[in-house]
Amino acid sequence: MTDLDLTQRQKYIRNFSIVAHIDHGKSTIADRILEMTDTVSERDMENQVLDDMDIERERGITIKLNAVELKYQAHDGHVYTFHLIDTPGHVDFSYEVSRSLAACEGALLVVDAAQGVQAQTMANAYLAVDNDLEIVPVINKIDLPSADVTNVKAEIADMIGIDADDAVLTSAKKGTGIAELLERIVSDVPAPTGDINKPLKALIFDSVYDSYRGVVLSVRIFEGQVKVGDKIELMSNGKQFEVTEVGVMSPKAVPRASLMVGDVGYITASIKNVQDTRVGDTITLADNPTKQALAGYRKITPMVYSGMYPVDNSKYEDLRDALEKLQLNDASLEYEPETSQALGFGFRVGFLGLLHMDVIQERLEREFNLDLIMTAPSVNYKIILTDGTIKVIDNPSQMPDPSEIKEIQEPVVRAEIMVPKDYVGAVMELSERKRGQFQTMDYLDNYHVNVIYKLPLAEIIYDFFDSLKSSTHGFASLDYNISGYEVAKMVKMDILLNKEPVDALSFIVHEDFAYDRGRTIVQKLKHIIPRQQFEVAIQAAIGTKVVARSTVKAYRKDVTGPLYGGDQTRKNKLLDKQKRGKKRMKEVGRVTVPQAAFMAVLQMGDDDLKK
Ligand SMILES: Nc1nc2c(ncn2[C@@H]2O[C@H](COP(=O)(O)OP(=O)(O)OP(=O)(O)O)[C@@H](O)[C@H]2O)c(=O)[nH]1
Repeated sequence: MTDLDLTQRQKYIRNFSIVAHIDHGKSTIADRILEMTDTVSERDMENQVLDDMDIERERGITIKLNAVELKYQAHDGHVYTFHLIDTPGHVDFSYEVSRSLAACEGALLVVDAAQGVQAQTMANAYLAVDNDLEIVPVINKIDLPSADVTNVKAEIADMIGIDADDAVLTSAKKGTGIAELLERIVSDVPAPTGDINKPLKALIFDSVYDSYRGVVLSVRIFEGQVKVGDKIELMSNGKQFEVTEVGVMSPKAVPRASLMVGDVGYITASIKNVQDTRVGDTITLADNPTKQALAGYRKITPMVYSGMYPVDNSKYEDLRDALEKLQLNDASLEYEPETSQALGFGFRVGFLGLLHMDVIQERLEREFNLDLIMTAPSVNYKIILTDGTIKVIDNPSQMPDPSEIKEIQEPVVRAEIMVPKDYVGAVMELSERKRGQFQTMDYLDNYHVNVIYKLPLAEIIYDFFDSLKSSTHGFASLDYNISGYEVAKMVKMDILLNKEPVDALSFIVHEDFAYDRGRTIVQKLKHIIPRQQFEVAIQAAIGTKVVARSTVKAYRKDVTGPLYGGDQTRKNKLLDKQKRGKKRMKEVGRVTVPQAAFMAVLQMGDDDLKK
């Protein structure tokens, strides 16, 4: 192709993402776009092609990124190539959202016509602005009786600061407005720029492991081109690989001779380890490298850690294999072996957040058929020792002796909580109670306020979100980012069963909450731990000081006891249920402890604390 042809080629490419608050209809809009561009025939159309994992589909959330190439014949007579890049819709994955936006020139900002602008609408809009994207506002679900388009337009203008007079109005459910949306993508999203004659510069915005081809990289080419046989280099770690295949997803993989500037597609290069291919990294050619990597790369680190143990100790190797397999597809998953006196051999696993943790746990249980005991999640703490060394711990059992500790620092987040103004008081009351420090408050319009607090991450992972929802009748939405570490008076709380500390039950808590949490957990455990042949004493202690105690009386409960008559089938059902429940019990010393006990510390809502 001549240079002129190439410029022409770029002129007809449109790279864009769809961003939205959770449930505002991003996936449904993506589906309609795919249908209208005949990328998938309706017959083949499984609901929501872009979310291709079962668990995602069940939970209706998008976890893995994906990109598809679509052809669209516009009203101007030209055929355009669209690359639709999917983004995850949850705060746990905000770095990945940002990297996939960096692969685009435009973003469709979808807002629910009934719910209006929410915290993640704003957070996503800001990410799009940070990446210099052209934003096309889309108001979806206009078919709902409670839709209020005029009001939502005003919210978009007032709260986000983009003109929404000509927002595209859609009902993705009914297919209304999608034709107009496609035209607006052509007219409003800029064509990619960049020079094909420059050395290769490509952004990795996703990577997945495929057992046949190795790691498949999703890339956006910003300069130059890449073809089979090229030797590529990953700029963050200098690793080199030979390209075995390039192509586009449409929506299945379609190999191409090369990928050129402006393209969004995939590269395989017999890469065995997804850890080498971090999202956000830049790819160049080994023998003709670009001088400067693309901006914005950072290694993502887990925020939340939990111990994972097989209920059946003989399944330890199976758990290791399963984690290894999952990690192939998920570079943000980290794990290392750990042992617990109570639970035996297991792993300390790092996650991006609680949702990520839930998803991994579910996949391990469902796809790998493992029964797991998980310990309560913990954040990591920086411990400054009296000799000046710094120790980072992600497990209460690593806490040094208090006499060696100079100070403890905990991760804090900048939380943006968006609420109708009537609920500002409730939000502040809750945030203060959770050790929050008020930062500022912005009126977004006459009705909505953005309240900004600095809050300890540890409090957020407990029950902050649930408490926020209940104290604002579901009207608040939350977005947060780690902002650093701050000194905090944390102590380690040990839980003892019959005088023996159970390492997997210990947790780190702020001094001010220690007594209340100690008392609450002891009460919870009393109800969770089943009666045994002998009495079980439960104690919560800080160091040698016992702060709460309780006892589970001896006596084994006969679950069939309360049943009248001789209905054997019903009896059997109950016994079966009890058997299944038992699978998740663990013998700790002589005491049988169910899984729920290890998570009890997480479920200490405010109501419990008031008791
Ligand atoms: N009434 C109505 N419902 C819609 C419309 N578009 C989507 N929905 C419904 O809204 C819910 C959420 O839609 P999704 O497309 O899964 O939303 P999403 O933004 O992709 O959600 P996440 O994947 O969780 O981020 C689903 O139950 C859809 O069927 C619409 O135009 N009208």
